[in-house]
Amino acid sequence: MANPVDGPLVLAVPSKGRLQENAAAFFGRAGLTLAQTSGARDYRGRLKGVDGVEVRFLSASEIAGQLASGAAHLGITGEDLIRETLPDAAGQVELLTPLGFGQATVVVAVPQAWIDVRSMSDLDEVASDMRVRHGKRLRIATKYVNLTRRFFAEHGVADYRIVESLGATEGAPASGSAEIIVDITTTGATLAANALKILDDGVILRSEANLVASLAASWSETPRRAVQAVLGRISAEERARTTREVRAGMPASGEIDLAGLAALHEAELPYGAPEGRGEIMLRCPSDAVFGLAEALVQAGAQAVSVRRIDYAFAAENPLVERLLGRLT
Ligand SMILES: Nc1ncnc2c1ncn2[C@@H]1O[C@H](COP(=O)(O)OP(=O)(O)OP(=O)(O)O)[C@@H](O)[C@H]1O
Ligand SMILES: O=P(O)(O)OC[C@H]1O[C@H](OP(=O)(O)OP(=O)(O)O)[C@H](O)[C@@H]1O
Ligand SMILES: [Mg+2]
Repeated sequence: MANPVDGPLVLAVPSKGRLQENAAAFFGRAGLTLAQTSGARDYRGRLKGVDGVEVRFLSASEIAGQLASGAAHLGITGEDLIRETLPDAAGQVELLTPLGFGQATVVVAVPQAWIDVRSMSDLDEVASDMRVRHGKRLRIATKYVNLTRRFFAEHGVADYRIVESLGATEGAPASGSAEIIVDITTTGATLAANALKILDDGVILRSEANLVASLAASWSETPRRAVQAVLGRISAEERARTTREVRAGMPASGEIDLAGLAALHEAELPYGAPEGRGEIMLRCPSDAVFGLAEALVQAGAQAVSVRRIDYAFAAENPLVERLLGRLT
């Protein structure tokens, strides 16, 4: 294949709404400062300190589309929008890592007044009944057309039709434009306010914002180099946030199986495994700190100190390896 024309890594970032602030903060923590290149309406930018990156500020739903088409290499958007927009998400993108924000659950919700309808099979009976008795199909208001079709097919419910709804979906049953809905919920407040309830087996997807890479994009030399810098900083921040460094002064004499002790406490020896005498440095998950410190004292440590770190860079980067592995 002819050598693809090289160009920048295109990074798509939410331009507005609830994901925008969290996404900017996420990159900021990783030392990746988003800078808009010109007027606020320009919706383009760059990453300070990382060459070869073009930032595009888009809506969360447009980001899913650009990752599917390959117009963007990397992006942040909700898993709900990825799975709704991409018929074969697994073959079109790599969900690199969930980001801990933008949580929302895609659910099937019916009127609370439907007291006997608690499950998808109950709903199937209502749907069949409506068709047989009234010659009408159950109407579902939703913006998640594909997610709805897949979920209802999995549950063998066919007697329905979809009424596309791009906002205020929860109001559809009360306004008579649909009987039930499929929509996202976070606190449940909007469902309750509209006298709707979630079916017991009506959770379609528990979604949160994800860092997503496109498999359809042209991963030529510059994007490959830039993505390693970007993912390197993201991993360094994540590793530092979730671990603590443990320093211990071991006695000059005595034998200690440091590697064995580290393994027992999910710890690693990032700066090498000295023979176990004098100062040693381990890194462990933040919730393993006390067990490790007590084990080191048991093994003869005179003093043990624990500290947080800002960034923990490493030669290997599982995110990069996973992505590059998908691209070959
Ligand atoms: N309570 C919520 N309501 C809506 N979106 C939520 C909620 N909680 C988290 N999200 C996430 O945010 C995404 C939508 O965010 P937002 O509405 O800011 O984007 P958007 O640009 O408006 O996208 P769209 O135009 O499709 O609504 C959702 O798809 C979901 O991933
Ligand atoms: O479970 P809750 O906490 O009540 O949140 C869920 C509601 O919030 C969102 O609406 P929003 O007002 O954000 O409009 P949008 O659909 O355009 O995002 C979403 O579409 C739901 O209607
Ligand atoms: Mg929205």
